[in-house]
Amino acid sequence: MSTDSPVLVWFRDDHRVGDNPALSAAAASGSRVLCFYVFDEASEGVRPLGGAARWWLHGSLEALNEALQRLGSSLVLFRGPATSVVERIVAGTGASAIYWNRRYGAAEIAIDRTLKQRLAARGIKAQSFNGRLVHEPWEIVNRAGKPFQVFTPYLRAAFARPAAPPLPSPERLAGGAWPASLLAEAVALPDLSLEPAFPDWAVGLRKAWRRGEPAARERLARFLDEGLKGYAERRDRPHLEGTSRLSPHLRFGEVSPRQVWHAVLGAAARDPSLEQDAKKYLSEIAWRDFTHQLLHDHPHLPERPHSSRFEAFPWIEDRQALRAWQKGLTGYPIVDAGMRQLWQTGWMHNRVRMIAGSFLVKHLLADWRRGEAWFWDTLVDADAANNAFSWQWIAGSGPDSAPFHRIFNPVVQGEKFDPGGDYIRAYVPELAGLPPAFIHKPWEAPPAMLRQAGIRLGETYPEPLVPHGPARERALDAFRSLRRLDPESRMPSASLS
Ligand SMILES: Cc1cc2nc3c(=O)[nH]c(=O)nc-3n(C[C@H](O)[C@H](O)[C@H](O)COP(=O)(O)OP(=O)(O)OC[C@H]3O[C@@H](n4cnc5c(N)ncnc54)[C@H](O)[C@@H]3O)c2cc1C
Repeated sequence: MSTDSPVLVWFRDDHRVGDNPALSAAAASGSRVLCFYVFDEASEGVRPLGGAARWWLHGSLEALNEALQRLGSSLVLFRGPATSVVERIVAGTGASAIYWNRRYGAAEIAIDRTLKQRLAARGIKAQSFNGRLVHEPWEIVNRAGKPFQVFTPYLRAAFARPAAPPLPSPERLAGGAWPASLLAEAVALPDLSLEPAFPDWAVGLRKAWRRGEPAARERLARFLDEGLKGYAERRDRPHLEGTSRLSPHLRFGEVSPRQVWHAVLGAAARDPSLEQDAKKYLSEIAWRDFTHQLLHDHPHLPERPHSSRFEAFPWIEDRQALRAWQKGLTGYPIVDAGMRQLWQTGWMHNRVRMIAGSFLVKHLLADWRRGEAWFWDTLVDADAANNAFSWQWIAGSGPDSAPFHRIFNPVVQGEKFDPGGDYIRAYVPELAGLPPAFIHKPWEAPPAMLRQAGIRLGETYPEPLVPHGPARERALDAFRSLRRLDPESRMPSASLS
């Protein structure tokens, strides 16, 4: 092997130059560093990205290329099944080593394992790192050395374990030319068609977000300055910017969870009054690690109920009701506001994700996989671990889930978390004229008030798709039917709500 062989960095969901262990290792090798990305919709088991995530990916790759160019390298894009594409790149460049950061889905692990074996057989070093989590799935275990299935003890163990400090960005990369034969195979970013053209449904997404590492850094800095104080209380208020909105940046690795972790710890060290808010925020980052651990240990999580008795759940297939939910036309203002926020911006507030998700699964008795698939397609932060875990949590079928009988009343939830109705006014403007006392239940408003607000129920805004009380009873009956099939399952007392 020639001594001036380059080393390769394969970027995958780690679109940053700061705290990127694979990139840092390549830079430290002293060799020329060639960086690439493979858009892979062809490998077996790899789930194609949804529309909103594809849109994000475009901007994310563009920003990564700019950052690498500033350091003296660049990002070359390829398309196809990763194993064969990467093997061709290694052979074509004559690289002596390849570095990447690890992924935790079964299909991705299988690709990486195959590649490592094949490259090792040819004497090429393939080295992987943790660039995606604070702690990897096998690092947080109970006293018996087994992974936790429940979050509370997991969190205790995670807080007790130091988080590695983030790495600085390399100051310079010795770039180099790619062989012409490989450049002929490379694709230009627009050729991946990640952004919509006709119709251009991304107008609202473009208004709401800036993609890429510099934007992620700015958002984190702003959150530390303006959002961390009061986070524990404000995080449940959907009309406030009370959360960090870092989720798509974390999803695409434009900021690392270790950078976030240490930045938050630092802020709390400088200002001890932030301690409780920082602890709450870090516990959310730990949730993300926990869901990745669960996906790693239970790879079927996005496809099958974790609790097998839910395989027999009598879900109802009602396409019209599903469509009404997707479009934000259920007649329940808090659900509709959330679904419209999602459609317009590619993001929905966590509290409202829980309310809208519960409504789909329990009020409409739709299979949680319908909701998971819609979120996968429409969220800019769509993430295999967080999304699947959260939907199974709502359905009651996942590990450490909410019990099925906990059925949110969408009116009570709306009144509790959006008492002034500001969130509804922002996303369901046809109800804007209603006062707080009725904005979450327009069907109870006196006719004169509705008239004055310009609302004709059933015309300008829908009547509730299903009434809450009977829908709740129907959901509990469906759950009881599972119990009859499986007498082992415990049904909680009917007085719970
Ligand atoms: C039905 C449903 C589907 C969801 N799908 C996704 C998804 O596809 N991708 C995704 O990133 N999150 C998902 N979540 C979790 C959560 O809603 C989002 O992470 C959060 O709203 C992102 O906003 P933020 O960055 O402002 O959060 P913050 O409150 O600022 O939290 C900081 C970070 O912690 C992590 N986090 C926060 N809450 C959770 C949680 N409950 N579970 C796991 N990690 C969490 C996220 O990475 C988030 O960016 C889902 C939740 C529900 C109820």
